[in-house]
Amino acid sequence: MIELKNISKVFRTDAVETWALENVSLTVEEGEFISIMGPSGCGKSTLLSIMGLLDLPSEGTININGSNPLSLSDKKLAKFRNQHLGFVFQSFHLINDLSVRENVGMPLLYRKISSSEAKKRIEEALEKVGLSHRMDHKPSQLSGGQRQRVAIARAIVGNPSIIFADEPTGNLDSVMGDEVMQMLLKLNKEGTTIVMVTHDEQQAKMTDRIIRIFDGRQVSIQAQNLETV
Ligand SMILES: Nc1ncnc2c1ncn2[C@@H]1O[C@H](COP(=O)(O)OP(=O)(O)OP(=O)(O)O)[C@@H](O)[C@H]1O
Repeated sequence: MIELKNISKVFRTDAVETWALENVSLTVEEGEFISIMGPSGCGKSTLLSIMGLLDLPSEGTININGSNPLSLSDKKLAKFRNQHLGFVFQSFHLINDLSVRENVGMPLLYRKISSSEAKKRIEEALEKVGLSHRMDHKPSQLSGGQRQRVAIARAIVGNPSIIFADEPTGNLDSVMGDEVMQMLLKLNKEGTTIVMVTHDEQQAKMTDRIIRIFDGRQVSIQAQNLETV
């Protein structure tokens, strides 16, 4: 479960102060799939980065899976993120010089597991995204949809309870985008909590709830199936 209370984020430079988020509070239950929507520059990526502990809020508190990660040292925070959270980005963020197998294994480098266990987990993750036959390819030898599936395998290899996806289909055509969306829905069905930023209303409608942001403020939480609320 993720609980954000009164989160604000201000970016300050010498000349300007930008309030990217103002007093946002929200709870994501275990097993939920939520989408975050809103116009360009409204604070979606900032909110996702703060929820995913990639950036710190200026004000407010965060509770994830019963812990207060903001109280941890940088080293412990990195470990917490590595063990609990997975990330998928619009531009894949794969390392071009490494093979698919090596890219997927990156999050395991920080775990104390044997190389045979790591190999098994990498192969299982790639099997889940249907890319077992591309393990020794380089990212440049894959299509955009396949690259994003590698990024999903990397996100799930450490068995995180929550996946944060920032416009995961933003760089893909509609067919590949649908494939990636189906994959995320499948992972969610298997129990992973997912928080996704998207500009795509159709995709957002497939998720449990839509959080709408405007100008750094949360303007609504829309449940998709009112009968279950
Ligand atoms: N590192 C930064 N320094 C200064 N301002 C920033 C920084 N990151 C974001 N901002 C500002 O914070 C606001 C929110 O940015 P954010 O990237 O979260 O928006 P977004 O909703 O994800 O936009 P988009 O849909 O275009 O990706 C914007 O006004 C942006 O210019």
